[in-house]
Amino acid sequence: MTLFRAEGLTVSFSRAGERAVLFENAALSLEEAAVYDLVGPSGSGKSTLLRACARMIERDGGALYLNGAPSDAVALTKWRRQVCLVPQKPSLVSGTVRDNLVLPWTLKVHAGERPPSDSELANLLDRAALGDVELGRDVSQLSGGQLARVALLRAFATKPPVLLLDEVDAALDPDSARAIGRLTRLLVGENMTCLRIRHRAADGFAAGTFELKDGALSYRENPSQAAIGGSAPGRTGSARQSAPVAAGREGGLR
Ligand SMILES: Nc1ncnc2c1ncn2[C@@H]1O[C@H](COP(=O)(O)OP(=O)(O)OP(=O)(O)O)[C@@H](O)[C@H]1O
Repeated sequence: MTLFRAEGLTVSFSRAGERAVLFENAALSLEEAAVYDLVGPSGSGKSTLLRACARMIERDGGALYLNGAPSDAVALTKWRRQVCLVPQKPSLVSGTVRDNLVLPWTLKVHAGERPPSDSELANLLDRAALGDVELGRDVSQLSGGQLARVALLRAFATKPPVLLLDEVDAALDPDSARAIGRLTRLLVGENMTCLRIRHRAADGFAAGTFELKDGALSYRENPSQAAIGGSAPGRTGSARQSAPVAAGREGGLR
């Protein structure tokens, strides 16, 4: 089932008094229970594409759909909560691991909702191979790889249908980066999909790869996915997928 769709997405910026089109007519479709990579040269617009999907910037044109419903029908705050963008640098607050994991529930957008219990949080940490990290531990005592996993878990705990990861493994050593990939694949189950920007070699956890280059977005299915050591609740094995669409007109920044 398609969870997220973008059609005819076009973004331009004003440069030296003129409009410069970064990408034009981009289309993508993300299936439930699948992880996708977004690659492309530096400056091609990958982060901007994620921000446009999360409605964090204005787009010149194009339509976004979540579960078939157009974005116009969804309030901005609700959309951003459902199409959740995790930036490269984990924006963790000072305090404990628990403080950080429940941070979203201190925000207005989650007002009235019950935050996850300690046992639910401990279970999440376990699944991220952070079982030895106590909820009461100060985040200043965590390694970069552990911080990145806590940031990812925090986003995952809010159960967004669409998770957009902007190079969350960029600053990590290869082992930690692989742990992030494995965790992402493990967590993205039913009613969820994930698009992640990566500059590293493919890690085998993605069902397909979008490439943004010269203003156009293309897509290729990946040959096979790496096995993960565990299963997400409700997941029935490998990602179900139909070929997502990707389209874009030729022509880069102009
Ligand atoms: N608000 C803005 N106003 C003008 N130009 C912008 C704005 N935001 C991004 N850009 C430009 O758009 C281009 C694409 O930026 P973006 O960060 O999306 O690229 P990227 O593919 O994610 O790059 P990288 O791989 O290096 O992170 C850059 O040239 C950037 O300077």
